[in-house]
Amino acid sequence: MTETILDRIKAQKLVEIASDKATMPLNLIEDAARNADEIRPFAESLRRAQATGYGLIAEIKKASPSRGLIRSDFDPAGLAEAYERGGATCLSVLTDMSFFKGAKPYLTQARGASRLPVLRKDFIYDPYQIVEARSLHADAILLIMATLDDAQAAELEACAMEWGMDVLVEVHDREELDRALKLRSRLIGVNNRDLRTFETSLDVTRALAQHVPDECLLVSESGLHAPEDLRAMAEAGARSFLIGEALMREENVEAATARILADPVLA
Ligand SMILES: O=P(O)(O)OC[C@@H](O)[C@@H](O)c1c[nH]c2ccccc12
Repeated sequence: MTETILDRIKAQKLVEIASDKATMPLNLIEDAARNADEIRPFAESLRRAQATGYGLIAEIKKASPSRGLIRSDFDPAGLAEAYERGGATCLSVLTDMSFFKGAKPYLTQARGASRLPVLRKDFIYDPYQIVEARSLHADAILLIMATLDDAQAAELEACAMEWGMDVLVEVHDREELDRALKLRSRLIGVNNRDLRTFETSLDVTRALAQHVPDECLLVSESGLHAPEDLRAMAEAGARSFLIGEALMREENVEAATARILADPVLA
């Protein structure tokens, strides 16, 4: 079987986790997590936003494997402030260094510059990374079903919930959705991008939204570039969106965020 990008990411991540454990043992990370800032309500903030409109998770992403460098003028704190002023509901911050040019301090910098709840956007395989996320003051973490079996996902979800964090469970097809719905989290992200091939299609949300139970909060992620895209996702049943590149490419991130949320197409 040909090695996919996900295989390469996993191999690299496991090396990084082993190194992190050696330099910062779990007991120290747990101490830091216990003393971290109070958790901000990530899922609840999205639910509140959806009651009167739409939830927007605005992503702080410098680069990606599929698009290369996205934003050179990259200041996580400034971007967080701009997203908040523009009306974003929550933030997502890439902490993966090797493939997305993210960094763990970016999350803490972004969180310290706004009042918004923050998701640690990374490839999570080990409970250590979850405790580490809390030590960085993260309010939520991402579990990507394409990278985890059911037992791993359940163990990681339990750890995140033990630390009080919300869990965004990410799926790309019906099989992954059915597995995600066996977990406790009711926060489901449909990634329009296939992380193995980078192929991106809004039809992924169109196909899966109908199978997401009403008690879940559905987030449509990736490939959302114009209000018409959001309108299409809203018509498919999503009332929360995760946008990265389209906003990261904007000179004025605040204005771009405000423009998307105020667009009559979404009315
Ligand atoms: O830049 P976009 O096309 O707006 O996509 C944002 C976000 O959905 C994407 O960065 C993402 C979704 N799930 C992920 C998992 C890992 C890394 C990145 C992601």
